[in-house]
Amino acid sequence: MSARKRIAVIVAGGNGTRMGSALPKQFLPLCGRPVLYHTLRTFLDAYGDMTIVLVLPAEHREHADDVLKMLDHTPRIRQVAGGDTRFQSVKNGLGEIKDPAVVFVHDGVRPLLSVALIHRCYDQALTGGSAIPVVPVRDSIRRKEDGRSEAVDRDKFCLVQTPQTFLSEILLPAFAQPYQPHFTDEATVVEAAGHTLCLVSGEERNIKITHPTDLLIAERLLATPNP
Ligand SMILES: Nc1ccn([C@@H]2O[C@H](COP(=O)(O)OP(=O)(O)OP(=O)(O)O)[C@@H](O)[C@H]2O)c(=O)n1
Ligand SMILES: C[C@](O)(CO)[C@H](O)COP(=O)(O)O
Repeated sequence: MSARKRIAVIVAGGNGTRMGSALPKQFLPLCGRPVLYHTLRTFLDAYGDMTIVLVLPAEHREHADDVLKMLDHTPRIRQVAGGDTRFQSVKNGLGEIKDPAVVFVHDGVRPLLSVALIHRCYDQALTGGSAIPVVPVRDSIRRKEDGRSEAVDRDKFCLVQTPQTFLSEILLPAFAQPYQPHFTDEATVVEAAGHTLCLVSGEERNIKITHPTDLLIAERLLATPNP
């Protein structure tokens, strides 16, 4: 397939309940700039023609404006209001996409991804329709059932990251489905629409900032060059 428009839907519409801070985690400082700034900077740097649909909590517009000011208010970023669930926030963002494109859906709170990962996802989605970044499980795993537990083979599992990347003709119709509680990411939505997914190698550094310790780890990682 020949090259396509590239559009990133960056979801930053959550409240960050697990982080427990008054300010949602996407606006907290990470090495002196908001978490969301780092995420947007990497997507803008990945391709000169990348455009971004930025999904934000309606009640934090002034914090979003601060981030956009640091990026010189680039016309490559459009803002959209978030919804009550991540699924609804993604859906609101996808509503802005009118032309055929390769669409990256990424958590605003995964600020450590690399340009190389974005390129890998683009190339795989262009040839295979989708690209879901995954990393191996580090720890042993046990399945809990009926008050007992049993060891399972960790090699049969992987951890799923973003940017989850798709051809728009696959992703947009999938999001016409009614919401289901197991729709925690785009992969589950597209799979429920009957598609088989293509996995790509994710990155150990591409952590999601979920709890306060993740922010400490991210500070350290950002200060360390990506090998
Ligand atoms: N209604 C929502 C919920 C989440 N997100 C975004 O989805 C990403 C991953 O979600 P998560 O880490 O769960 O963020 P929060 O929902 O903010 O956190 P928590 O679940 O702890 O409240 C974040 O960038 C978050 O801003 C969103 O855009 N809209
Ligand atoms: C999309 C995601 O980041 C992939 O790992 C994850 O599913 C988000 O889950 P959360 O429950 O919103 O933390």
